[in-house]
Amino acid sequence: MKVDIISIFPDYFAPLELSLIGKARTTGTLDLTVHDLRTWTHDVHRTVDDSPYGGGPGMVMRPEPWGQALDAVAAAGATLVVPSPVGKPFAQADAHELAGLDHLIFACGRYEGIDQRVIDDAADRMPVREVSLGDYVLFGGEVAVIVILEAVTRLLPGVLGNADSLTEESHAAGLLEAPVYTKPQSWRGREVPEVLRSGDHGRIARWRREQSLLRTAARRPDLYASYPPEHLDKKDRKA
Ligand SMILES: COC(=O)c1ccnc(N)c1
Repeated sequence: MKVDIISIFPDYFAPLELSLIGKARTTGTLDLTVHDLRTWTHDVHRTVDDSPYGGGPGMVMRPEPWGQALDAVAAAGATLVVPSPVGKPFAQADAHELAGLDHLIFACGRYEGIDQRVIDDAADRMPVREVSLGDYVLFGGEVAVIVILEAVTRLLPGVLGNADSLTEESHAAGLLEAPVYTKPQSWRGREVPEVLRSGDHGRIARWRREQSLLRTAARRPDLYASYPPEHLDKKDRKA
């Protein structure tokens, strides 16, 4: 997968040299390039923002640098992803969709946002996805890009050592995963549930599923309500 990130703070992405994303870049699974938006400014102050038409607080990112940056970076088959508070809520299903694409371009907005014409102009040439991580506002899109890139990259073939991790984890099947335990068996007077030490894999699987359903019903009734009823055993159904 080819990924281009355009930002006025390219150094924000130093963490993407680390851990499994760093390894994915080394192995060539992820071809990541970070671009400084100011590359496409031509004034002595390398200006990227200006005051908003219609008045109001703060500054808006100018269209010209963005237009030239996207002209330079976009290729056929690219999808533009713009993290934004006004975007569509990002969920695991979106991570899977993005993981299936060949080329992602991330535009990191700052200030009060990017001039709307940049989005509209790009949408004439490529798919554009404005994506929100939740109902809150950040200083800029950079940290959201790191979050989205983690969620996407870990789904790419070969990135996670054990692909089985992807099937049992939270949200993989629309539920929260069961609690996990490791050694020691007893810790500060707290024991690992006996079932997990039983060696009875069928019983362990049933226990984990029950815990997953209980946890989902308690913490995410929205997910539980939309969980396909045919996947629930009779005893799992709410009264
Ligand atoms: C500037 O970007 C944001 O503030 C942002 C991006 C993605 N999700 C959000 N909830 C906010």
